[in-house]
Amino acid sequence: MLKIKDIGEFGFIDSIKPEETVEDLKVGIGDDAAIISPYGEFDIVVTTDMLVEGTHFLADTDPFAIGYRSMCANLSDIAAMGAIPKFYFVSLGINPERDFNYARDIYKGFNSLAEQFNTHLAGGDTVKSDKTIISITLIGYVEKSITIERKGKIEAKDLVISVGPLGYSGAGLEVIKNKFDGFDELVKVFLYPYPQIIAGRILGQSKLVRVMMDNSDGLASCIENLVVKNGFGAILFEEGLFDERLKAIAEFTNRNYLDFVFNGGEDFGLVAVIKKDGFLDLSYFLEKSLFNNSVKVIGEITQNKEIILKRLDNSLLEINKSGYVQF
Ligand SMILES: Nc1ncnc2c1ncn2[C@@H]1O[C@H](COP(=O)(O)OP(=O)(O)OP(=O)(O)O)[C@@H](O)[C@H]1O
Ligand SMILES: Cc1ncc(C[n+]2csc(CCOP(=O)(O)O)c2C)c(N)n1
Ligand SMILES: [Mg+2]
Repeated sequence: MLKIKDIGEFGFIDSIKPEETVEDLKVGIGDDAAIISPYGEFDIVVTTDMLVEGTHFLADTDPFAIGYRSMCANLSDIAAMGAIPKFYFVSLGINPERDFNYARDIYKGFNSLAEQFNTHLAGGDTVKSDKTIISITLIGYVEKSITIERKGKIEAKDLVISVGPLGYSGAGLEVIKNKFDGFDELVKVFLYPYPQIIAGRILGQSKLVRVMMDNSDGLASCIENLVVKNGFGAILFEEGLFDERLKAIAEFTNRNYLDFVFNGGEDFGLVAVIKKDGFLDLSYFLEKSLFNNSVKVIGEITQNKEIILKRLDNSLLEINKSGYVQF
């Protein structure tokens, strides 16, 4: 018997992907969100993400944070398309024995983040479930002239950039699980991540972005999708990835800090391959426009398909490309 885990998450998605193109579906399965292209000036961007107790959050996580990070997971996919979020639908699986305040606080969490981006609840579904399950569908708009995909033409010497933290969420989860003291910045990214909607809009309008995605599955998956699948390789600079706090948590938990960066995921930042010419001005504008969010050049595109990490001591290390593995 062939089990689902034998083909893996992405093998499964490939197996259900329709072959034929459909009218008005500009971008279908395979990207952060789908783009539906009706008449008029704007495309409609649709994304859906499900979060499950035990898989995405611990049973004792504050319900407000559960709602907040569920909303972020969805907003982040809209950000990756350079789009403006607008309406959301929530399907909730909930145990009827739960305190009413628990469910209410999940919705307060949704709304607290959604309202910062003018995004409104427009419907959903409720079912009985032992474990809490949250599925959000988020709909946004984007100008027809802005279509940012994972698949696209990139060139040697293009830059690989990252917006937002890298590896903090995975390390933050370790802080919570191991009850380490301090490291509030890491825990904050796990519980209350920030969706890069503003950066997505600026990058989208800049016309410098060749391909982009969010880093919900970690940097390795971004590099695989944006670089390798587009026929190139990259040299990544450890200088842009290194972080003392990650290193400390890695030491406490007997791991390499790069494991959080490459395979951690759920930081909900953006990773893009971008044209070199004009990037300096853009990065200045981005830094000025984004509150407390770092924009970093983390690598450069190369002709051969290898992914090489240039370590702090200038030695070179080949990176494998797994990303966060669900099953
Ligand atoms: N069960 C499914 N049925 C149909 N399409 C799916 C299914 N699961 C995923 N997809 C599609 O496959 C593509 C990749 O999905 P995936 O969940 O890996 O990306 P994502 O939502 O950007 O990442 P993340 O879930 O980590 O935020 C998307 O186009 C998504 O709509
Ligand atoms: C309790 C607990 N254990 C592990 C993790 C880490 N985690 C779960 S799914 C995922 C990738 C994105 O998933 P998806 O593709 O479904 O969006 C990551 C990094 C967590 N958040 N909570
Ligand atoms: Mg998904």
